[in-house]
Amino acid sequence: MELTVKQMDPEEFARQRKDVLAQWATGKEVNFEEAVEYHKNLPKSKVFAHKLEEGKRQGITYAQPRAGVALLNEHLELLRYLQDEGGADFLPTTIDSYTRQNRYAEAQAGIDESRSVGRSMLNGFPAVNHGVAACRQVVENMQVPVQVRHGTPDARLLAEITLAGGFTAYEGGGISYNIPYAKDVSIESTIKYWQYVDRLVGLYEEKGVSINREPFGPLTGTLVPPSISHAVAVIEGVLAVAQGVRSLTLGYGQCGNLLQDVAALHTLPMITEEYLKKLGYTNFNITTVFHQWMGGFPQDEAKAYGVISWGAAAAALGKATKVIVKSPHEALGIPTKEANAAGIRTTKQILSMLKDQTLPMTEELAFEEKMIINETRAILDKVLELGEGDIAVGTVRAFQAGVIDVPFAPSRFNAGKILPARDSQGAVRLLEFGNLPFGTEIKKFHQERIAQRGRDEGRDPSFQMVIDDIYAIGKGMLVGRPR
Ligand SMILES: CC[C@H]1O[C@@H](n2cnc3c(N)ncnc32)[C@H](O)[C@@H]1O
Repeated sequence: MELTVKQMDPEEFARQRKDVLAQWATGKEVNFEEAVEYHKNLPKSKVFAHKLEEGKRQGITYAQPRAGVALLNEHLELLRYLQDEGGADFLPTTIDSYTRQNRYAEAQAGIDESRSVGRSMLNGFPAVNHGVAACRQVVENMQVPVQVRHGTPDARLLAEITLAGGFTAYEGGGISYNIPYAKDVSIESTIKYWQYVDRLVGLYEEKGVSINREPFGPLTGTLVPPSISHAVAVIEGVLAVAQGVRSLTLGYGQCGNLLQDVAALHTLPMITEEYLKKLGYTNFNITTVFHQWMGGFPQDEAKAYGVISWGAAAAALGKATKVIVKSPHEALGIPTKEANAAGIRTTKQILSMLKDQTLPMTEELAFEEKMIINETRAILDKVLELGEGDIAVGTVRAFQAGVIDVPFAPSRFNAGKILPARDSQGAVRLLEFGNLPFGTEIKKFHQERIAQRGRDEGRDPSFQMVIDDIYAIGKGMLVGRPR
């Protein structure tokens, strides 16, 4: 099928669906009409979109962890612990890496090995192998809504099974689950795979079943400038709404400077709504998600709690609808349920202490917001120009031209010409602009801020600053100052 933003026609969807459901034996368990009825019988308290919109109305910031293990009973025990002992407002089911690469035979081997050694030998829940009934056990055993979290370039079968299995939210997108997660998968192919996922959600929506979609905001999670992650978020939001998605949660990964992070949270829903309306879409509900620091963490647990708390504070002051929580084991690997729950409790302590506080709109905050809006518009307008109005076509061409360029991405389809570095206050700026479509005013602003850091540190701006910034938080700092 040719690449276009337009809604997929039913014949194309049906053709693909036959192939998708045949990719693994559990595909046979999916019956769309029966799944719609199952969803309609879920209590509202388990419907992700409903609780998110409630939170947006009340100005609540919710807390959600990541979590997933190989076997169903252990996964239920883990999620119940995070709900009851951690106080999670939303639960995840984080999917394992084999499933993310459609390697279901190896996921099965991981299940078998986990059963024989008595502990999880996968880094997530292999939902495709476990199938629809097992997914329904997850949904039925929890009180709060549950979301599928993963990193899957071709997430079509995973969506069919987990949505039929009662999950009411699905993370990812054709750019955000390709560029940071794959080396050699074309952007055109993953945009098309995710148009299938979003069309499936659209079909549920047409039957009155609301499924929340959350593009993966942080991308590589390493010094990604807000305008670049916002541009990707807007594009994936438009691609989703074009296929019939209604409940849209746009994401952003914490950078660490409070003004910049709050400005990013304020501008994300604004710029998304601006472009959805500009492109003629009207029927959508936007919420936001803030990811606590996605880069390297301190090994020391007390310092890790400091990073977690700082992320919670930024989420609260930026009025995010949801914050994705880290654990004090982040530097070590998959957290124990106790550590994961502790990260949630730390976060919720901060959220509740800050819920009645707002960061005043100062000149600096307004300036940061203006910068993010101007940069993001510059990228998106160039994408639409390259695509002659079609944002899907424009996105592929924008990556080819380096108009969208994600720092430190493994994908060979990403230009990788830009270089971010912090300024002296820790805000993420650009040292190298690559082919980003920024005018001289924007470039001068970035260059001046980084030059000022150079003067403060008595060194010329260089790649060394980038390296120092990448390790800084793990070493207990924000700005990677020279020793
Ligand atoms: C996007 C990367 C983030 O997801 C986290 N993560 C990945 N798999 C799991 C998992 N199975 N349980 C808990 N956290 C997880 C990881 O620690 C990192 O913070």
